[in-house]
Amino acid sequence: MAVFTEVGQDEARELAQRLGLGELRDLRGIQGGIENTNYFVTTVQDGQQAEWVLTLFERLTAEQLPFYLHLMKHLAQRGIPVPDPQADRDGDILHQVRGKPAAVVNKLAGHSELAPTAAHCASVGEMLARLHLAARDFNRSQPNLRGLAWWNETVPVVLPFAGPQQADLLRSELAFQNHVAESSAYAALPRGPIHADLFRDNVMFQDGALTGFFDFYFAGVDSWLFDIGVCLNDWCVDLPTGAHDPLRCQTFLQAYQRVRPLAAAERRLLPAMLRAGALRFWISRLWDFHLPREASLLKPHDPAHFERVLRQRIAHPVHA
Ligand SMILES: Nc1ncnc2c1ncn2[C@@H]1O[C@H](COP(=O)(O)OP(=O)(O)OP(=O)(O)O)[C@@H](O)[C@H]1O
Ligand SMILES: N[C@@H](CCO)C(=O)O
Repeated sequence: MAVFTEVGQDEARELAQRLGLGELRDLRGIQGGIENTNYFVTTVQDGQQAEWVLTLFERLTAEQLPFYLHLMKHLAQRGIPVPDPQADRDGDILHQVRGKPAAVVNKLAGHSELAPTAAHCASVGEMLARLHLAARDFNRSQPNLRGLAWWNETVPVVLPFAGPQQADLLRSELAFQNHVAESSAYAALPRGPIHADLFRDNVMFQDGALTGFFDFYFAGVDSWLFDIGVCLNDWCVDLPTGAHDPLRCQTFLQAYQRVRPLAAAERRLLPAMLRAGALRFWISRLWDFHLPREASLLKPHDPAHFERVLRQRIAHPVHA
């Protein structure tokens, strides 16, 4: 389970008071997730119960975190449904718990939709476009830390664990992505803060309506098209085979484009960015699988899934 660091009732009570959230009623470790320690926290203030999520950041540093937390605050202030980091009396939204950087955000209502229909994909597409536009005037910048530079650094680390066919594909796809990144079409892609990990398990729905995007801890400045590619590869595929689902994909793209039509360079590079999205998660899953963190009891995600998605994207390019 994803509680790497135990938090006691007393520490949670003190934090809730410091943030003006009221009296602690309940503290429960959350099983899901593979990156951070997460707890659901219930507080009561003036007879009103409220639900929060306490996150202790296990890998991210106090230097990297302000970008994510302030981005969430920026989006929340612009009406994008995302968790809003809670400030203490000094206005700080990055806290410390058990010696780790920590944040408290409001708990989103609903549940993840793990078998999405075209209607769910349309809601995500529309909200993603609204998020991209709302983040345009965000005044902080941090690169996508799981972008091309990280792929170049990490492929050599995972290659010794790959079979010969996997190693060939990792090398050739990395070369292809480095080549794409030097093209004029790539330079023309509109960019800004992106979520970069907007999978089915990072979106909440209630009664069919989207209630929020969360888990912004892989966000960074990168092309909007890469964000679209990451989403399409998860929301609009047949999971067992990794095959593209045309109906869900077209519905997603139409909904996105009702808010922000794609530029010519984006149409041109959609097939390449779908491949980029698949490569990124294949590498990170190989890395998590073969180089797991000590004492973690969690089950890593299956790397072979994104190898299949990548092979599908190469064999059957998807056009907008
Ligand atoms: N703001 C929130 N509102 C409601 N539920 C949340 C919220 N944040 C986290 N959760 C719950 O906690 C679980 C784990 O959170 P999350 O996915 O952020 O884990 P993680 O380890 O940080 O990241 P990853 O998804 O990268 O493994 C989610 O699946 C969700 O059920
Ligand atoms: N979405 C990632 C997990 C890290 O957030 C994956 O499925 O590999």
